[in-house]
Amino acid sequence: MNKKQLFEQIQIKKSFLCVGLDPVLENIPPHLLKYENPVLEFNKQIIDATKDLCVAYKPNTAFYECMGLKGWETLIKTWQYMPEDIFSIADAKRGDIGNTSAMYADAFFNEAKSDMSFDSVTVAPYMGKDSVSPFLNYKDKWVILLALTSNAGHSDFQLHKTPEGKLYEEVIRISSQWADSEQMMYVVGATRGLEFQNIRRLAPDNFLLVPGVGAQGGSLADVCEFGLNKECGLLVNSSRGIIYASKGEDFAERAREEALKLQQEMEAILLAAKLI
Ligand SMILES: O=C(O)c1cc(=O)[nH]c(=O)n1[C@@H]1O[C@H](COP(=O)(O)O)[C@@H](O)[C@H]1O
Repeated sequence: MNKKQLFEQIQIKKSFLCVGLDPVLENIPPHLLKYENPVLEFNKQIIDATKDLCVAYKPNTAFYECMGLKGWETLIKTWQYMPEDIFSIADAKRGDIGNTSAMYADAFFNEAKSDMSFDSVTVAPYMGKDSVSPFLNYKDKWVILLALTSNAGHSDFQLHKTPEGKLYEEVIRISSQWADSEQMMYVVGATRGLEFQNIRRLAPDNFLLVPGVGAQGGSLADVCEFGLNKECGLLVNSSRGIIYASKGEDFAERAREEALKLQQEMEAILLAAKLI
């Protein structure tokens, strides 16, 4: 999916919500345990309940990799179940020397080899341009580069002062020479509200993937105050806040209710900004 199509979906659905599919077997409602693959059934019911309210799904691959062979199969089948008009994010946080990154890119983008073709993959910038470039060789596929993360440890490196500014600012400045806003997004945590003004100065046109609302306590209003741009420019993710709204038989309905609350807030924000 390209940038124009992504913005069109945002306008059609009046939403820039990304639902995070981070299932943990211990948290799956007990009534699903009778299925051959309870995690896949859980994901399918969450997708069915939320697909008209969100524009993206983001499975974090850790939640699948930890289940071995079965987990990888579940990830593939979850990707296959996602509607075509929804932006898919493999949250894998990859990046390595060039020839290895090329294999990672195949793993998430090359359906002929790996049975998956996500729209995008999250990538760590630490190893530099040749570790990121292999992901950019695929047309209409996106790199979502870690810039300013939502966790407490973000300050260990990302805020370090360099002669040119903070390290995360350098990440954005330098990497924006590797690809334009048609292929490069940045991860910025919802818990970093005050920094959004600064980030928009460095990356006015890029979409930002913003995790951290819901369970991590980030505020949608704070993110949007400076984060919105003329094509919305935001994909705001919530995982646990939606998928674990209930652990009972009503989990899908309750997930829908939580997604709807965020969608309605987003609709009001898009209207106020005259983007719909
Ligand atoms: O890249 C990410 O998605 C990510 C970056 C970041 O800075 N913070 C962050 O929470 N995430 C991911 O976003 C999701 C957040 O999940 P919840 O806190 O349950 O909504 C998890 O899959 C995290 O791994």
